[in-house]
Amino acid sequence: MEAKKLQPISSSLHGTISVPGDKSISHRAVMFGSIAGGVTTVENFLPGEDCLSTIACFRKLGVTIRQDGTRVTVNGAGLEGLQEPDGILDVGNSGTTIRLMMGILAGRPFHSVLIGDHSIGKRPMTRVTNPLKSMGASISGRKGAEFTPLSITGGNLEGIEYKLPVASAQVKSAILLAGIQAKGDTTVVEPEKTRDHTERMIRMFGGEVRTDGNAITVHGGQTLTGTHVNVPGDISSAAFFLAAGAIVRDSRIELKNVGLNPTRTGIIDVLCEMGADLSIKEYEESSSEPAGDMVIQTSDLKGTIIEGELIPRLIDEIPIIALLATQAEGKTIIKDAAELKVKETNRIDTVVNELAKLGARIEATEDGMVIHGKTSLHGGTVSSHGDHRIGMMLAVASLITSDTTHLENSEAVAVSYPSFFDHLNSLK
Ligand SMILES: O=C(O)C1=C[C@@H](OP(=O)(O)O)[C@@H](O)[C@H](O)C1
Ligand SMILES: C=C(OP(=O)(O)O)C(=O)O
Repeated sequence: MEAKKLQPISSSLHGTISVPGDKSISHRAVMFGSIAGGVTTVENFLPGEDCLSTIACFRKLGVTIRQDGTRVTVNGAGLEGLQEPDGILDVGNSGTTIRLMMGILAGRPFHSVLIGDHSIGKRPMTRVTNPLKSMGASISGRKGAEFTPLSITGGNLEGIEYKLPVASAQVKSAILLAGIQAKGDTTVVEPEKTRDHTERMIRMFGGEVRTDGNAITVHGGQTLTGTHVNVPGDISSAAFFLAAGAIVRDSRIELKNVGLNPTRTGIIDVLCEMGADLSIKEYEESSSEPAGDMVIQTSDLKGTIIEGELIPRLIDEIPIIALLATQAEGKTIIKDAAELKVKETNRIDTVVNELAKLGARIEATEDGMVIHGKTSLHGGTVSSHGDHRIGMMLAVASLITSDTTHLENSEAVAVSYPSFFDHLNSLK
């Protein structure tokens, strides 16, 4: 595909956006709906490529799922009703799909094979396959089940107590999904708190989960019941417009119905720390996931340090935070973020290399990056490298470059935000 030609903005950004449904919650709504008994209805589902991969995989496991844009109806099969697929389960570009599905399949007494795209083929899987094997699942794959294709036969699991070596909601969720099918209790201990959508969803579907500090426990043999899930907007998608509003001069952008789960709001903390003009009105809590409206207006920004427990609360927002930092006075340091190396791309390298092509003063470190601001960016030819979040970050960058930017592989944005360019153009 030809590179997308992006012109710098001549004025300011104004308008209102309802960002699409949260990707993490949309995946889980389909998965929990599939393994629950009865019907689950999902409203404001994200029809992005990743979540469509989840639907396709569960259909192959024998679940009847109707999807009509943002409305999804799942006729739950119950855990016992899932069937051995007669073809390969293809997760596309989605790490969440493959890792959480492994947890579900670990408890099912049949054989499945999972593959994904080129990027998935490079992402580490022993972080999931090792604990699932120790619970009793039989799993093999390339390089000792580190890489796809993965093959799994599950059943007869024993509960475990497992200390996560990395702060990963996907690994935690996979173990909890296996745990609800195992004999006895399963406890996962996190080094730092990660997004808790799985825990909230177990409760929403009538299951039980106990949390004690960073330890999360489920008991085996649980049955779940279908429910209605109203998916809030994705704060990770909103982040691109929060950044655009903050750095494009004289702008004001309103964002409606954005998810405000505290395990996801690190971006808000960072924007406030950097001096952004951001106001938030949280809705009176009506569902299990908090949400609200936001208004961002342009302001002067200053550099900051991002590290420690903050990292899992904004892990997917680091590419756009790096762009914000190029427009902030002084130095921004991002550390403790080595996990970025194993996302859709090595996000330390892709962020640093692509932003440097536009004139940013940015250096990679072992576990993050250092950005020196404030820098005027120029145009150039850049690439998403097939990574949706890099593509959207570069599109936002192109608004403030001095001349034209050509963005290669711009179509990658459809993984999490198919209407991204329409929404961006509606603000100009
Ligand atoms: O559980 C989830 O829905 C996700 C967890 C995070 O990954 P890790 O668990 O690998 O940190 C995040 O980067 C990903 O976009 C979605
Ligand atoms: C890392 C991401 O997703 P996943 O791990 O599901 O591919 C992301 O959306 O930025």
